[in-house]
Amino acid sequence: MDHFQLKNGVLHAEDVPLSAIAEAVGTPVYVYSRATLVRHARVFREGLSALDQPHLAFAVKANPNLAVLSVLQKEGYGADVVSGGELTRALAAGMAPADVVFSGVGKTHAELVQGLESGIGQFNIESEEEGYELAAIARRLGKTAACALRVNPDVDARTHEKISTGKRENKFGVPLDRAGAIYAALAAEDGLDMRGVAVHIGSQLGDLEPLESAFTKLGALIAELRAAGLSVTHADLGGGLGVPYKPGEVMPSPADYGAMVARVTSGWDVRLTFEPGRVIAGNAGILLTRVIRSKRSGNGPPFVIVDAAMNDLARPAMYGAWHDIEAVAPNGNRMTSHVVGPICETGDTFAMDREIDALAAGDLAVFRTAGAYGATMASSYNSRGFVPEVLVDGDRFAVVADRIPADAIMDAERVPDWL
Ligand SMILES: Cc1ncc(COP(=O)(O)O)c(C=O)c1O
Ligand SMILES: N[C@@H](CCCC[NH3+])C(=O)O
Repeated sequence: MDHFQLKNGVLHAEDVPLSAIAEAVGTPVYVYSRATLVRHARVFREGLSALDQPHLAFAVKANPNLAVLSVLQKEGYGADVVSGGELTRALAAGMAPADVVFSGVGKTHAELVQGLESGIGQFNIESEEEGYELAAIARRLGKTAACALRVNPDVDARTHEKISTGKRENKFGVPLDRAGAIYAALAAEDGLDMRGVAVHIGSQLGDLEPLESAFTKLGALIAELRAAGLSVTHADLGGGLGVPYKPGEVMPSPADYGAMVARVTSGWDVRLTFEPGRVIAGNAGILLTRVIRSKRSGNGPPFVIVDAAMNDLARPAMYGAWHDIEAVAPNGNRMTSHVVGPICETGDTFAMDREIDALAAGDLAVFRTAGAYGATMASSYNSRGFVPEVLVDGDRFAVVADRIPADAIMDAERVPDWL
């Protein structure tokens, strides 16, 4: 069920009219639905119900807002983090250190120390070099680091090239054909508890077949490691499940995904970890914006200039991504428009030649499916501030991240007195 729906002609988030949020908080503003986050968290878990005690680790990168993490923590989710900052957030949101997995191809020395000192559940090691560095730190601190080795299965995830992570030429993981030797070498290191393997082939996957192929390769690796006398008790299958961005777009359901996982991993005898991000948060959020004005240039459709821009929602400029655009108070008319932000780049374009609800200066509109990789990818380009975030729960809402105005960002800058 969609918790962003028209009621009495006005688009609501749950029971709150988006116009009331715009009035109270201003625009642009990200708006999340708690009910949707909870529903997605449960649907994903139910999809895996055939598995024994799966470990669910929300990919914090998708939406690191503390209130969002707190909703998921209450649903029993841990966290997949890729930086010290994300680790700090996961713990601040109440996630148990043991439920945190630390992924990432370039964990710094300080981040490895932070992970060890926090007592996180698992490091996903992405190179032999990282493994030796972690082992040395663990020995120095008198700790043991539980680790999985992330492998690169050389599978084409059939998604956007910039978010594809499982091809041989991508920077992630260790090559499958070297994984056995690296695992054995790291298992011999004091300070490391090599307990499993991990794989993540990319994001916004619309097809289960590449995932199945990667998991099948991982299963073969587990058998190879065990045959060599090595212990494997855990496997991390990453995230990546795609979500619909356009009406009518069909994506594999968590149930389909879970059935495939159950079939492929049958007999593995490991505890499985999952790192869903987008599938939980993507359709739980929108970016609410107001039309500044429309202009015409030439004979083409009008440019509808909104107050949100590529610095607030980077996905269209970065990946050519589609976000549905709807009026908050549609008047029934439709028009073909270009929808753009105010930034001084042609790339600051949300839609070209798209038929959308008719929008005039002052009207409110939303970009859908902005709950994942939205606010978190914002920048202050063009000296624009950071957009606030609001969480809705039934008929109430709270600002869960303040707007950071451009002058507050400027306050962190200094002109040296020798200038
Ligand atoms: C290691 C890892 N785990 C999990 C995710 C989450 O992916 P998604 O949001 O597609 O579920 C990502 C991002 O692609 C990732 O790099
Ligand atoms: N930022 C990407 C997803 C990256 C996934 C990172 N592991 C997007 O918006 O689609």
